[in-house]
Amino acid sequence: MYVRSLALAEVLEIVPQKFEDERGFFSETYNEREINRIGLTLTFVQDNHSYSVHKGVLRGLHYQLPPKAQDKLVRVVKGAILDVAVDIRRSSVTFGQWVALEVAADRWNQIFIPKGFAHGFVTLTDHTEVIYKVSEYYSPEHDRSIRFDDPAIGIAWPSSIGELILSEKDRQAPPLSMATVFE
Ligand SMILES: Cc1cn([C@H]2C[C@H](O)[C@@H](COP(=O)(O)OP(=O)(O)O[C@H]3O[C@H](C)C(=O)[C@H](O)[C@H]3O)O2)c(=O)[nH]c1=O
Repeated sequence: MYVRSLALAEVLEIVPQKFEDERGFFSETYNEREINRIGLTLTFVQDNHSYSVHKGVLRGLHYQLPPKAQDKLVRVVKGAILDVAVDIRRSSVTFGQWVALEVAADRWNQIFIPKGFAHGFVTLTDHTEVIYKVSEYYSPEHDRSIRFDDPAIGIAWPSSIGELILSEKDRQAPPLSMATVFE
């Protein structure tokens, strides 16, 4: 398993080993012992699967507040996304900063996003399927959003995407300055 920190060091790219032969491939896409070996102590309790019909579907920026804050381990089994994490820990020296990673089926890579970060992605292909583990159950009462295009964050979403497809919830999300964040 290959692991590297991204520009915000708590956010990791993880690439599991893939064993290919004439039949196809086998890969351990999650192994708790391997995750513990890189210093992460996590208990994932829920798997999520989101399917987006078209390129340009943007989901985010989302997070859950404590005590239901979620660590996320995200991978793509069909197509590709540009995945984004934003540091929303007020006490952090990188508060309000963002990092992005292309996560794609043909890269077999994953992104780990710890509690304290808002998460979002935009699909780069039609019929994109995203699978991700979360370390806390879904809690609508603790679910929060931040505007994907908040100029105070300044995420460089790819301009080549064309028209974006968002949920009404995401269209109405507040800017970071109005959001309840982590201390
Ligand atoms: C997240 C979630 C949603 N739902 C229900 C609630 C809604 O009726 C429906 C769609 O939810 P939503 O529009 O919030 O789905 P996304 O926009 O894909 O939200 C996700 O997108 C970003 C990228 C994330 O990181 C989060 O995991 C999550 O917020 O599924 C559940 O039943 N359980 C869940 O864990």
